[in-house]
Amino acid sequence: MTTTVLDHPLVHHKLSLIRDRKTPGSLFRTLIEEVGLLLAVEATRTLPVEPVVIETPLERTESQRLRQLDPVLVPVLRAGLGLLPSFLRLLPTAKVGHLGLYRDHDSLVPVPYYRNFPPLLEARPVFVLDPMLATGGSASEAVRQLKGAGAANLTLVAVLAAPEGLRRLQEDHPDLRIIVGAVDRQLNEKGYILPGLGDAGDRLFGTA
Ligand SMILES: O=P(O)(O)OC[C@H]1O[C@H](OP(=O)(O)OP(=O)(O)O)[C@H](O)[C@@H]1O
Ligand SMILES: O=c1cc[nH]c(=O)[nH]1
Ligand SMILES: [Mg+2]
Repeated sequence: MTTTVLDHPLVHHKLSLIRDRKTPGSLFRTLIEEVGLLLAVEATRTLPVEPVVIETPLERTESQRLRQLDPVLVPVLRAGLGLLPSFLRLLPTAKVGHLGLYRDHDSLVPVPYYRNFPPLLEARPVFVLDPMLATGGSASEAVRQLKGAGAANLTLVAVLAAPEGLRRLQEDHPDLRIIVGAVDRQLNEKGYILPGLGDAGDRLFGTA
């Protein structure tokens, strides 16, 4: 498993605002989208390109363009929706799959409740979007379902990860590529990331 942690002044700055309990929901959403853009730049670094000959206003030249087929973006509902606009901004022709999972409050086991994946998963790079990687149960289940549907080239994108979640994914999916904004200290007894940012879904959608 390869894990890339974005170590960038803009990520540190924006995370300091995202983590702040006083940051209102509207700004929280904007900041998640901004960190999402920085994550998207790193996550798309390995997309395959092909040569193309074009004519500038001055001369013919060889350039590069993304090779077809378009990638697939899979936000894990709900909180993964917070990263979707950033990825669609940079990959406007991407296909979008949806996967609904919620973490049972007591067992912390992910409960699936919705799934809709686009076709040809086996031929496309697939980006799983979820701001929070805590125990790793939800990400592991998302990757398991996508592999079962044929996906072979999978990248998980998260804003914050706990060491416990990274270890779980290393065991369950050693072939997974992971891009994260930061790795925090640990989980608390309720499975929340410390120092963390609280409940990402609730802060994005005003449900707490
Ligand atoms: O690594 P884990 O221990 O599985 O925890 C992480 C999951 O928890 C959150 O979702 P939540 O269950 O709160 O659902 P929500 O996005 O609808 O709020 C988060 O968005 C992840 O999907
Ligand atoms: O800290 C956490 C852990 C899981 N889900 C969240 O939204 N936050
Ligand atoms: Mg939540």
